[in-house]
Amino acid sequence: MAGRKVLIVYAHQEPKSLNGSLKSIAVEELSKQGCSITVSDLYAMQFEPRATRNDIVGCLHNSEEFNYGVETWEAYKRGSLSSDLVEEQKKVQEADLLIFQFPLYWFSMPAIMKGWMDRVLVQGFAHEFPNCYDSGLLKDKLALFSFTTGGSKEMYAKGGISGDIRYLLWPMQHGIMHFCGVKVLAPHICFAPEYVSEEKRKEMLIAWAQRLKTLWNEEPINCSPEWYFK
Ligand SMILES: Cc1cc2nc3c(=O)[nH]c(=O)nc-3n(C[C@H](O)[C@H](O)[C@H](O)COP(=O)(O)OP(=O)(O)OC[C@H]3O[C@@H](n4cnc5c(N)ncnc54)[C@H](O)[C@@H]3O)c2cc1C
Ligand SMILES: [Zn+2]
Repeated sequence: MAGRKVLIVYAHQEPKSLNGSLKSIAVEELSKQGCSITVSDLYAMQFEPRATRNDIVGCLHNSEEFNYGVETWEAYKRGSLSSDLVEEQKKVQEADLLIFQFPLYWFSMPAIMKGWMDRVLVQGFAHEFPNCYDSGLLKDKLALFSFTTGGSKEMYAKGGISGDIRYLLWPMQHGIMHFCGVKVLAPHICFAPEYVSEEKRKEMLIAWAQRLKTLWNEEPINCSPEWYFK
């Protein structure tokens, strides 16, 4: 929808990958709609995934015993988080929709993207007890997990060897996004792009472009245990 702001957090090393193509399609399609798009290309940015003392500029709140959660919370309040974090938080703050684009790594997101979650979604900025889940601090935003797999759709079916793909989404969609108050749109999953024909891959890309055309009409999922485990 024209005027909406979208942040794409993208984790793939290779622009020619299917993830690269999916990211480009999102940029193209959403731009056509008049949205403004920002891409955080994590590998290209050499995004630091480690949660360390370097994330706090200057003095620590307690220099006797380091506590990352407390120190980043305090640093957020006094405006002394490191500049790369402040930059990402600004992008999140401005966005109406966050799209996470990545290949599935060990039933989860690649470490560089997990590091983005660990470092950017600081207490005080994204959540602050009791402001979590439906009252999380990012509650006016939407998120969409768009990812590719090595395993096939059959493997990720409920009775399949890998189990229902929704089980893997519980930590990412519920544990991270919902915790921060973000409403979650249905995930977009391209199964096993390496093992299907060129034609099938083209179809996957067309399906993504098609979905994006009516994305703003979509209702968020009911992000509760039933959606994942029933
Ligand atoms: C450390 C690690 C852990 C992993 N863990 C898991 C796991 O737990 N579960 C699991 O299921 N998988 C796992 N995988 C596999 C991984 O998820 C897949 O390899 C990945 O999702 C494939 O996506 P890609 O974008 O890298 O594919 P690519 O190999 O980049 O893309 C597939 C093909 O699409 C082609 N392509 C790109 N753009 C287009 C286009 N526009 N039109 C047509 N074709 C195009 C590419 O050229 C390529 O030939 C893991 C992989 C690694 C490295
Ligand atoms: Zn939830």
